[in-house]
Amino acid sequence: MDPHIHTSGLIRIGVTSRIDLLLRINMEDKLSAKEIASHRSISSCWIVLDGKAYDVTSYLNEHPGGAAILLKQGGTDATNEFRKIHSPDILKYLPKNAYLGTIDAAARAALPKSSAGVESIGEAEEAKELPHISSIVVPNDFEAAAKAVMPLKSWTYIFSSAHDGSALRGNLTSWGAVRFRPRIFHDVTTVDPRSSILGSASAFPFYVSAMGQMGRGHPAGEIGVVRALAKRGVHGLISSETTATMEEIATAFADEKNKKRKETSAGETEQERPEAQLHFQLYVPSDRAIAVQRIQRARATGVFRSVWVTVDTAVLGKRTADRRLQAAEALATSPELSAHAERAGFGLLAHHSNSQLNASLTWDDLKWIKREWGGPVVLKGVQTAEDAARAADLGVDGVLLSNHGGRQMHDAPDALTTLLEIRTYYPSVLDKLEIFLDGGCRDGADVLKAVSLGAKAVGVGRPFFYALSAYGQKGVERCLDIFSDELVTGMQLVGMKNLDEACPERVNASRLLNEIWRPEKSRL
Ligand code: HEM
Ligand SMILES: Cc1cc2nc3c(=O)[nH]c(=O)nc-3n(C[C@H](O)[C@H](O)[C@H](O)COP(=O)(O)O)c2cc1C
Repeated sequence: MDPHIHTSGLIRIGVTSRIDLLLRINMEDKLSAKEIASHRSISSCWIVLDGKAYDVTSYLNEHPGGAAILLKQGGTDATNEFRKIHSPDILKYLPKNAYLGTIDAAARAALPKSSAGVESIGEAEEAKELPHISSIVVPNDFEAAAKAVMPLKSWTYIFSSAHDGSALRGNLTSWGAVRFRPRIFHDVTTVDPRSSILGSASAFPFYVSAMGQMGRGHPAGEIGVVRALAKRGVHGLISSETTATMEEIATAFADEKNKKRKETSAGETEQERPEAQLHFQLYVPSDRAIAVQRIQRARATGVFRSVWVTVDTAVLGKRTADRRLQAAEALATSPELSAHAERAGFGLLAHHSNSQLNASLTWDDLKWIKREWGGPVVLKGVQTAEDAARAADLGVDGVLLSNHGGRQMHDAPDALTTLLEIRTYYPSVLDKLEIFLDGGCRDGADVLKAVSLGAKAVGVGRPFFYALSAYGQKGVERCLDIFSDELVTGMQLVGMKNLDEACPERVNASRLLNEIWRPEKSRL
């Protein structure tokens, strides 16, 4: 645990003594339901997950989801609530001595089942009816639909951004600052939006961005997303912090792709009808052994075409709305947690514990990451032309210009501006690696702006999470259809028959160009 995070003096949550723990481990087979159920306080909190009992007392204070939500599971079988949010892989972040032992089936059956999970935190603001899916016509419509039916805490997790939201607002408005220059008298009866991403054919030059914990939106979680991707032939970037395990995700994806292949008319090649592909997003944890294991597991699934290393999360950004909710939750749970609420209010707790992230990563770490993966590597979260140029020099296969959806540095540049900066100062980068963009794209036609300026593809995040949360897999499929329909219509309206015709003259980016960084004269 990071010493900066452990703020002594704010709150001391009692820790079961080591001797007591050792005794309990020896008594493993004697852990009774009654005994477990009695540990549900701030001074001793036990939970059962998949038939195994854990003492989470010392972790209450460290849990990035807050102490209150864990405390509510105290003394119960929390498996169901836990699996709505976390994959079992997350248990590696528990202190080693937290494991108490397995419990037998009879004890497990006798335990109270927790129902006080994340759904119980904040009802949807006004419980409205979910609009019929046919009334969802633009990607932004999913946001309101999701808000109507989602618990406030889960909705906030998706919606929230850093500090006062300035980077998120910048992302959203940047796309409108670039205008098309539509050309006339081209036969656009049919247009061809096919592209490729890191050497794999792609039906469209967009993909679904990496988002963690998608089970918080809908029980279908990441499985619903990858099935929808496989059905529609679209690429997706899968987070390393998922609700389902990466093996479950890979199996569902392969299964849906097989079904799709059987339906596809014989004789059509991969180039003619591109299949969906998955890529793996990697948060590099501070423990290298865990990172290596993660890379090896991703490779073993056989479904991931590349690894995208997230580089904009040395530490976690200040997610204001989540922190307010976490503090309110702690205050409402028990007076004992008020000190914890103070801590959450300062924002020391948030989505990731420090062991999940690694503030000491440097360019040198790329060597072992590339070696372990052995395939294409992309840096996710590049925000300056200089860093893009350095990545190109080091032989990285791609950079994703991104400010993490405005969730990290709140006054960070939007991706289009960074792309223009690269075009201005290091144009050769465009020939050396593939450039991807994400952040605030809410219109399929906007994807054409980025492609015209030299990007390979655009990632889209929140609209897909909202779509999943409101309508499950069906919502993700509809969101993919909306994006692809807008893209194709956009190509027709600007007179672009295929993506080879995309070039800088297709857009007027003068307004954003005015805003790009300029070196001070004395530094030239
Ligand atoms: C006991 C083992 C647990 C561990 C090691 C653990 C660990 C973590 C970690 C590392 C995060 C950061 C986000 C992520 O990477 O996914 C997190 C977030 C979260 N956890 Fe847990 N967790 C545990 C149990 C639970 C349980 C039992 C619940 C509730 C049923 C829960 C609810 C949450 C929520 C709601 C968040 C997100 C908070 C937010 O950002 O809004 N966790 N947890
Ligand atoms: C709810 C949510 C969870 C996210 N989780 C991750 C993650 O696990 N890993 C990661 O690299 N980026 C993550 N991101 C950032 C996205 O990959 C992407 O950069 C961003 O969402 C793009 O902006 P947009 O949502 O405006 O389209 C997350 C974003 C959101 C909204």
